[in-house]
Order: sequence, then C-alpha cells, then structure tokens
Amino acid sequence: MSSPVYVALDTPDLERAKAIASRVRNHVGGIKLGLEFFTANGRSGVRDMAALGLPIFLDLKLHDIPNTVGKAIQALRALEPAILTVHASGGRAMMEDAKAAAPLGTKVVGVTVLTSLDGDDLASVGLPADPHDQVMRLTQLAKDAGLDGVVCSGNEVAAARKIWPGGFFVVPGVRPAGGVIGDQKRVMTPRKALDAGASILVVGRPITGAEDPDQAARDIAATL
Ligand SMILES: O=c1ccn([C@@H]2O[C@H](COP(=O)(O)O)[C@@H](O)[C@H]2O)c(=O)[nH]1
Repeated sequence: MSSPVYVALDTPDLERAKAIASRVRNHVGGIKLGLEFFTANGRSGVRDMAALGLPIFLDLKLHDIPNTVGKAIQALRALEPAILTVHASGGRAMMEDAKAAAPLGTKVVGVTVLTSLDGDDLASVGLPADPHDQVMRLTQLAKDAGLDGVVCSGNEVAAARKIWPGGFFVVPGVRPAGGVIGDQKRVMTPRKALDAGASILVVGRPITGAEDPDQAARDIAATL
C-alpha cells in the first residue's frame, strides 16, 4: 500500500523541488505543489514534477466567483492532478462549478479552516470563534456541493468523518512529536492524525527543512 504522506514542496525553485522529491520518493505517496511553486513554474513546472512518477496534489486553494474558478480549473484540466483544492468558504455554487470543471479522476477537496488559524483569528474576521464548528459547517457544505472531501486539521478530522464517512480527508499541520510548529496553530502528530481518520497527511517543513530529508521522511513513515 502506498504511503499516505504527501510531501509539500513549497519552493519557487524547480531544481530544488526535483532534488527533494527524488530523495524522498520511496518514502512518500505523492507530491504537493502549492502557490509558491505554481506562480514560479506554472503548468510546465507541474509537468516536470509529474514526470517523476508520483501523484500530484495541486494545492492552489482557488477562491473566486464560480465562473472564474470553473474556468481556472478548465485551464488546468490537461495536468490531470490527483488532487486539487478550492476554498470551501467560496460557497456551494463555486464548489459545484469547480467539481464540474475538473477531470473525472481528480479529487476536488475544499479547504475548511486553514491550520494556521485559531479561534482568535476566526473572530478577528467576523467568524464564529470556534474552528471546530466552522470546519463542520464547511464539511457539510462541501459534501452537499458534490466535492470529494475536505482539508482540515487533525483536531477536527474524526468529527468531520462522522458527517461524511465516505469523504476524502486531507490533514496538514502535521508535526512529528517534538517538532517545530512554525506558523501552524492546529497541529497533530502523523500517527494520531491517521488514527483520527485522515485519508492523507501533508508534511512540508518537517521533511524539506530537515538536514537529511530522506531520513526525515523515513522517520515519519516508521511511525505510521
Ligand atoms: O489548512 C491548510 C491547508 C494547506 N496547508 C498547506 O500544507 C503545507 C504544510 O506545510 P508545513 O511546512 O508542513 O507546515 C503547506 O504547503 C500549506 O500551504 C496547510 O498548512 N494548512
């Protein structure tokens, strides 16, 4: 069975992304490319990374009016990513258009509440100050809109799975015990996040920022 770990290659440097991916490829299940990589390297960069042979998670977190998001996804269709993200807070119509525009084999998942946010952050933008409630609300909305799953933290995944037993749950904010937290506020260890119901785990800096990324990926894999 392939690893549930997707390594987040958050760099604008194509050669660095390729080098890390080549080093860790036997200990991860896929590659996650986000805005930093995509704005620097575009679709050709994604194709170069896909040539390494691992599934591609294109984490662009699209968030705009339904027509714009749908057209943006149409422009990405040829890349056939395994997973693609939109913000669930963009609303039901936006998510419906996103799913309709995506290739059949692409899982479209809705970002609920970013793992870098806590209750105070939510209150400061006028949302209910409980990440848990907001994640549940957006999980239900994503399900109703026909998406494939959601992104949430390990703290909410068990409850979200109760709402959506067949959903695909992406959990970032994953930190091996004792690791550096950085800008992440809602975190969990890889083992606990899987036990709580994550379908896949997203791990960036604990692997890419390690002195030996290969060993860091092995160490995480050994805990799963
Ligand atoms: O809520 C979210 C959604 C996406 N992410 C992305 O995951 C990785 C996490 O990187 P780390 O270095 O392991 O913190 C990063 O690419 C984010 O854009 C997230 O962290 N939280």
